[in-house]
Amino acid sequence: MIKVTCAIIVNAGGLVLVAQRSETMSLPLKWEFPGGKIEPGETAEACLIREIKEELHVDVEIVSSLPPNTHKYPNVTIQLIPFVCRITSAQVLLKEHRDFKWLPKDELLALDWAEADVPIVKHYIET
Ligand SMILES: Nc1nc2c([nH]c(=O)n2[C@H]2C[C@H](O)[C@@H](COP(=O)(O)OP(=O)(O)OP(=O)(O)O)O2)c(=O)[nH]1
Repeated sequence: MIKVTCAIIVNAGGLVLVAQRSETMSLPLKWEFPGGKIEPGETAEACLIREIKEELHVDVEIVSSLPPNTHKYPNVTIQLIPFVCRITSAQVLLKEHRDFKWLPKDELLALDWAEADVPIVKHYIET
């Protein structure tokens, strides 16, 4: 099983950053919370900070964690570990993703999510 962290980044206005995977990534064009695979010897928190810097060129501060979701894709099983974060630098610069949006909570579920994210989105909306 592959452990993957992801960030539910919330701005000062309460909007949530969502990112669309590119055509060349696995799960092409699906929406997700940015993040990535935990490297050997790395904590989930350190992985998250590193991945967000690599993918979006921004710094985040972890606010809280949500329950992980384990999901079986046909070729791989992942454990997706979500953290709610605050953004501490201004400008998002996409390094890997095709697109991103800041959305209010009540518009999140309408996106075409990576399957592993759906329970996490639902849980976040309820909190
Ligand atoms: N970062 C991230 N990955 C997710 C989410 N939901 C979800 O199913 N995934 C999957 C996609 C990938 O299989 C894996 C994360 O790997 P990654 O973000 O490092 O992506 P990657 O392009 O390196 O993955 P891969 O093509 O090498 O399989 O978890 C999510 O919300 N955020």
